[in-house]
Amino acid sequence: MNEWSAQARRPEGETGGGRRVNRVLVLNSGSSSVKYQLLSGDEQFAAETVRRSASGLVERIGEPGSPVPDHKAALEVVAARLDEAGLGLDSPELTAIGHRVVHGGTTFTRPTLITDEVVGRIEELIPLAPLHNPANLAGIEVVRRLRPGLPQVAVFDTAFHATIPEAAATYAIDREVAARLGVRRYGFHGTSHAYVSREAARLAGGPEANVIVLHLGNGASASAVSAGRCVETSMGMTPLEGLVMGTRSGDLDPAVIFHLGRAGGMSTDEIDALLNRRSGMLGLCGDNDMRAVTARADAGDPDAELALSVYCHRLRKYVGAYYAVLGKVDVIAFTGGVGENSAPVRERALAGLETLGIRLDPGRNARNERLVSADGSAVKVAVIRTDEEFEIARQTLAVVSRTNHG
Ligand SMILES: Nc1ncnc2c1ncn2[C@@H]1O[C@H](COP(=O)(O)OP(=O)(O)O)[C@@H](O)[C@H]1O
Ligand SMILES: CC(=O)OP(=O)(O)O
Ligand SMILES: [Mg+2]
Repeated sequence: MNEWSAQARRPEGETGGGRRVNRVLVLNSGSSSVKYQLLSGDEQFAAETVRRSASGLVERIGEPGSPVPDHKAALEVVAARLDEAGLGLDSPELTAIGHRVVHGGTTFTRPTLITDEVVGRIEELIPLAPLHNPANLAGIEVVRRLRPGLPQVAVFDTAFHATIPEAAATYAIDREVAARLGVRRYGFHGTSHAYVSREAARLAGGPEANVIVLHLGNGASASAVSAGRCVETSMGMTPLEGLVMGTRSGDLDPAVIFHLGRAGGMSTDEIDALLNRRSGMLGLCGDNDMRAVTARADAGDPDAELALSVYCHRLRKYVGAYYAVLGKVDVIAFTGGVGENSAPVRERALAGLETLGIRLDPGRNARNERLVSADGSAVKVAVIRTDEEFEIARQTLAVVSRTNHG
């Protein structure tokens, strides 16, 4: 991912028909990494014609021994790399920057042009996403300094889930406390769930399709989507709830936290670090890379086998729950590094669901084909590569075009 594509240095002016090329730089700042991609296309940004000129990744931000101390430094590395390729932030051909912003709270339910006021609101949401929102803000500030006046758009992870009904978004706790502190379910990975559910609906059911999306990367989340609207998702107030993840526990009895404090003498910050950084697959078996976990389980390692069975059991439980939420399911879509590549995870997660009309074709599944369900399976099962960068660029351009023409 660090390499420039062959197109990196090729100058681009106009498309064939003499129409203007739109060029959008996407910045996806995570808690310890920054991914970037430069995409260009026509006014519609049609998926078939979009070109990716440069992409890369700066990792291990702030880790001991890393040459990149913080997000500001990481973004300066990104800016320098783009300059070197002749695609710098000062390029007049750059139309806009699209930022992934993790937490939009209840304030932001659509992609939003960034202004001073918007920056202030994203700052106010830091307590709900202390690892993510400051990283996203650092990206916005660096661009403002290097290229003042260039339109910047925030695309929120939470936005796609804003349609979730109150019954699914509300935690059953004291309503006054919840309202005062913003305690409710927001959901994350929304850009991926939006893109993948749309692609899945094209494979089965059309625009009215009922879709279950399983986004399985380092972080992992499920969503239930009906006719393009999200109706339920597994992450909650923060990205800790729900599925078992690389280093996060997902669901647990909240009383475990009191017990860790009272009987284990752990502080709130220590419990936070345990559940977010040293749990999930890492906590269960010492490895958070699914390739390593499945290889060890195949070789008979009991810790890896238990980790894999906990991971797949949780997935199956969510598939069943979302089946009930939707009433009828047209397609289940697997995405993210694990969902796109791990045939054993898909197989184990869906095993035993034949009576619900969910049947895999073992050969297609082993080959990671786009459609991995058996012929005649009532519910289709798809493997869809997520494309958050494309989706962020598309939404960014739509906001900028609206602003210019409206
Ligand atoms: N061939 C593969 N088989 C199983 N797991 C894989 C494979 N390739 C990647 N993965 C897993 O995908 C996960 C990372 O997913 P990704 O979507 O890239 O993460 P992120 O959340 O950082 O974007 C890792 O656990 C990795 O082991
Ligand atoms: C919000 C979230 O969990 O993101 P990631 O999977 O990138 O950590
Ligand atoms: Mg990801």
